[in-house]
Amino acid sequence: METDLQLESTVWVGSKIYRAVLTGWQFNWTELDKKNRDKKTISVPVAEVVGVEEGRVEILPQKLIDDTDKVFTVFYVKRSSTGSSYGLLWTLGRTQFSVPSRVLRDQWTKHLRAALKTHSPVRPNRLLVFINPYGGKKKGRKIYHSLVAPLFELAGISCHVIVTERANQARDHLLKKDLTGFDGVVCVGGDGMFSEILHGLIGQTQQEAGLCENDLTVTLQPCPRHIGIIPAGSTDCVCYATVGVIDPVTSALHIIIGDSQPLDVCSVHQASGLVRYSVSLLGYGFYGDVLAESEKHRWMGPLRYDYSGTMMYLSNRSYAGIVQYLPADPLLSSPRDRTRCLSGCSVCSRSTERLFPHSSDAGSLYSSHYNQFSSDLEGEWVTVEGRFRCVSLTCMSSSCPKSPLGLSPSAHLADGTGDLILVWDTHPLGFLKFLYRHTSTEDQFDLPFVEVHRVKAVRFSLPPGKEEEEYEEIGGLSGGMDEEERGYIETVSRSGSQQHLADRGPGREMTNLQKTGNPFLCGLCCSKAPAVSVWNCDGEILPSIEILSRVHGQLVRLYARGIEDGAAVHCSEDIERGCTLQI
Ligand SMILES: Nc1ncnc2c1ncn2[C@@H]1O[C@H](COP(=O)(O)OP(=O)(O)OP(=O)(O)O)[C@@H](O)[C@H]1O
Ligand SMILES: CCCCCCCCCCCCC/C=C/[C@@H](O)[C@H](CO)NC(C)=O
Ligand SMILES: [Ca+2]
Repeated sequence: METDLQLESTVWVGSKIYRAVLTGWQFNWTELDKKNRDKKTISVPVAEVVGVEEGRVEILPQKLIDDTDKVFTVFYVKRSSTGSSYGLLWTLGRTQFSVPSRVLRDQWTKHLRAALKTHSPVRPNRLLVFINPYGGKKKGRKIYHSLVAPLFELAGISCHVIVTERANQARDHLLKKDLTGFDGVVCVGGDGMFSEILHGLIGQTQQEAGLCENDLTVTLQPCPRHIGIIPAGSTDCVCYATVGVIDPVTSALHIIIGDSQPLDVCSVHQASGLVRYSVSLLGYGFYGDVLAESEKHRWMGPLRYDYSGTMMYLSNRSYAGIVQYLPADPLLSSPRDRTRCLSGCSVCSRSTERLFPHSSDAGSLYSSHYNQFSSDLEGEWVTVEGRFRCVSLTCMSSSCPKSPLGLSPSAHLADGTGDLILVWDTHPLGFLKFLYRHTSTEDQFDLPFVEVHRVKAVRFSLPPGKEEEEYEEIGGLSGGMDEEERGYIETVSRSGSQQHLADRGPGREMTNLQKTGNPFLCGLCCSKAPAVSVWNCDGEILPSIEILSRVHGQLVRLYARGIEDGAAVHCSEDIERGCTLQI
């Protein structure tokens, strides 16, 4: 039977007989018993078909084609559980169908390809790919060429690949080069590499729109190009929090089928203008100290965070500060409501309507949202002052393998708000309890010294008499910054300096860091704790301590769909149970 986008026929998979049906948006095949009765059905949404090829075709580990003229091969997304409660692994499913004639084979391939064009979301045709060869365990190139490139080729996506030779090359490329013709930008690397792409694309979009990123009050223009993340870094927090697993094949499949996940972004400003953007963690105190310490141990690879975390915990620091925040509407959601932002999240969908009221389709919102002065910074600011173990702001849950539910388990990816977590100074065991709860399902906010607030903006300043210029700047620590930026942020010390005695050996040249007398040189052996910490902004150290940050709702879009609820979606193991399945 054949209509425009519909087709039905008998097919064979191996020696078993099936009835295959294409109904436009769904492709399924049902095993038949000897009496032609239905046994079990396998069903694949057309939107999740990756490619259709004539003959018996294999893609991984390498492409093999046996052009049998009565066979066609369908590749599609297949899900399996990871064993953890959230996130599903996607693999490439492949089924070879035999039919009685070449004519029928050609009908199937033609109809499936036509259905793909009609019933699939917008898939990328051309991608710009940046590979950081030094990220994480330095496997970025291998991951891309062996696992990802064959899938892109199967899906007919053409790629321009750039293996970076220096930090910030990807960001600079995006800011300077014409991106016409590219549907999206893919980064193969970690959170630092993602951050480069984020800065490049946001900056490029504002340049084109004629908007000033330094102006805190401007409503920034959402980026029209999607970002794809192939995880190959140390933490891969953005990938984990938006896909639910760290797996290059899963991420490549989300890119291929053109999934779209909007993401909130915080802009961070100092008096003179924009400092950086953040999506996962803007953290002062413990997380700033851990990052600063870890930069000294880059040679340890991803383990440097564990080592530095232990060192900074043992050094038992707290910092004075004034935190001001602008609460988000408490009627919309709460960071303590024990919900999770999952794929198809209703809080985020309602936020799209609120954030872009003139657009029925978030994909075509770009012109309506242009160059408007924002009301986001209006409202009643709340002020708190005291000593904190850490002050953290995150636009999303920031879940990662170390903390599977994240810094703020009920935060939303795209609701236009961030969660501000204040951990007041407390005894070491209390703080350990707080940290430990990040690794379990116990509520880390249910502690007397912890507060969490859903916010639209946050300001941080030092108490009077401890103004920022009295303290050292941390220029030498900023791993990802180039010479120009370093020159900009290094300032001359006006206060007395503290130096790590052990690092002053004869014949050892003093580093930039040592010359500045940075307090982080002194981890444990010096008795006086530093008076100020630094800000960890998605893995980069900020040059300023006094900052103002605001959340820009849904400023970028990723090739992702949020975390799929493992309990709600059938996995491929269920096939054996003989029921109708969506794979
Ligand atoms: N070719 C290169 N040489 C040196 N640094 C690079 C290069 N390409 C990118 N970078 C920088 O490397 C930094 C870390 O990269 P990436 O995020 O991929 O790996 P990572 O191991 O997860 O690091 P981190 O955990 O610090 O983010 C990024 O900030 C990026 O700017
Ligand atoms: C006693 C056990 C202590 C375990 C403490 C676990 C706490 C883990 C919380 C991790 C949150 C990570 C948030 C993401 C930050 C990224 O932006 C950044 C860049 O990759 N990563 C880091 C480590 O700064
Ligand atoms: Ca958010």
